[in-house]
Amino acid sequence: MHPNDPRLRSFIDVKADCDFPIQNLPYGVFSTAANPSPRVGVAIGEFVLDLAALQRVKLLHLPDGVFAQPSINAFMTLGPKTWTKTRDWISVLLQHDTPELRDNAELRRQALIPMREVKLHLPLRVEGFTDFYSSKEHATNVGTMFRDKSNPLLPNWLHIPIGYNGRASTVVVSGTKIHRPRGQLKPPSAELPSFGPCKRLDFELEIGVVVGQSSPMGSMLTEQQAEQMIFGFTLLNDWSARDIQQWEYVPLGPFQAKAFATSISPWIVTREALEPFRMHGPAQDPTPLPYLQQQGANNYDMALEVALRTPAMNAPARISATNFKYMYWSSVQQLVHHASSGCAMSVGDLLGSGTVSGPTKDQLGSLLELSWNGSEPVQLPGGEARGFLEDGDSLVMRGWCQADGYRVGFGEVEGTVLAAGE
Ligand SMILES: O=C(O)/C=C/C(=O)CC(=O)CC(=O)O
Ligand SMILES: [Ca+2]
Ligand SMILES: [Mg+2]
Repeated sequence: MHPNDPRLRSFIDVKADCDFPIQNLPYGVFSTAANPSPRVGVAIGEFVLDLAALQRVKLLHLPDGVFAQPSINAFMTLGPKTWTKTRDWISVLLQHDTPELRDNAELRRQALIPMREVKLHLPLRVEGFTDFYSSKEHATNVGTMFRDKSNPLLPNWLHIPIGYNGRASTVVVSGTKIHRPRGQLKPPSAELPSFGPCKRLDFELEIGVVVGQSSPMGSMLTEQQAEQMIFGFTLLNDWSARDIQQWEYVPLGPFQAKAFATSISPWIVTREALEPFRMHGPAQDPTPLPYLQQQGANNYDMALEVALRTPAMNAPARISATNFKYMYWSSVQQLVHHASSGCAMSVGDLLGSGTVSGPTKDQLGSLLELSWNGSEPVQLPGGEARGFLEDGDSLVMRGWCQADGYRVGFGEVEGTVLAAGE
């Protein structure tokens, strides 16, 4: 059976609302108290399957040590045919009627580790981070607030997947605490700028694309080549300092406002696992230039949620629920455009989709939009409200594709805000 077949069952119990059924098999990097060396694993139900351990006993036929590494980069370098083959092997090993692992208690003890016993690390070595701006709703909302409400979308937006080169150095894994950034601030009322802690700290709900193959400098990509280079997807929070941004961004775009932290989920869901959830995105009018035209259904039906917990709350409360399907420019178009000047792409490049906002008020992917630049604070259970994030606030994003009876999900990306200099 194909690893995406809905009929597949594992000998490991997986609840219907768990993100990690046998049809998913996302990659991550983990360590344990008993073995503190970070290594590559896949999530299955409430367990992590240690791929380095499986390779040691020759159950995976790949170059030695490819999973005994603190990142998935070496594995990604092997290319899409190997990704497919490896996913097939892992799927077969975990199926309910495959005895090798199921009936080998010693191997199960070594290779199947309860999720609560592992520490999850940044899953890839991020070579470059680029952030796009591909939700028409988001671009329209920010244009309305920051520029001209009668003409919010800038004239290039419908022709180019707009982006900026971000910082790979500050991409961190879920659970990493986020220092409130400091920077130059100049509220409209002030005559001169001052330097200090950001007062308008925000999140941005995004999907990250993990590039798993390189492309040479000076070459362009076709739609098919770009697609084959995509290894997988991750949840991504592009933390943003709105006050720093508003003062610094003209004319070169965000710089320090988005350089201090970007959080991603510990699990990379493969492009292959998302195949069943592909769909066409919104119609593109005007028709893009020929190099950006796409035939494929390159969007995904993927539910996304954001929850916020202040220090006074016991549990996070949902503040937004949207879907990745609304994105105007697809990840494939973003990658084609990225290479179009002759820019070389590298194994381990991370591309942020851009903030995912949908058409209605409860589908917005940033507090800037949800609170309309702080003017309509978001009400929280217990009577608190937030225009922007305060110290001690914790932000949680989740995402999954729903199938009949199971879901293919990402787990979560969480980050808690520390006071500046803390
Ligand atoms: O419209 C603007 O001036 C700024 C927009 C952003 O802050 C968004 C950005 O980082 C790209 C995105 O996430 O869509
Ligand atoms: Ca962003
Ligand atoms: Mg960022």
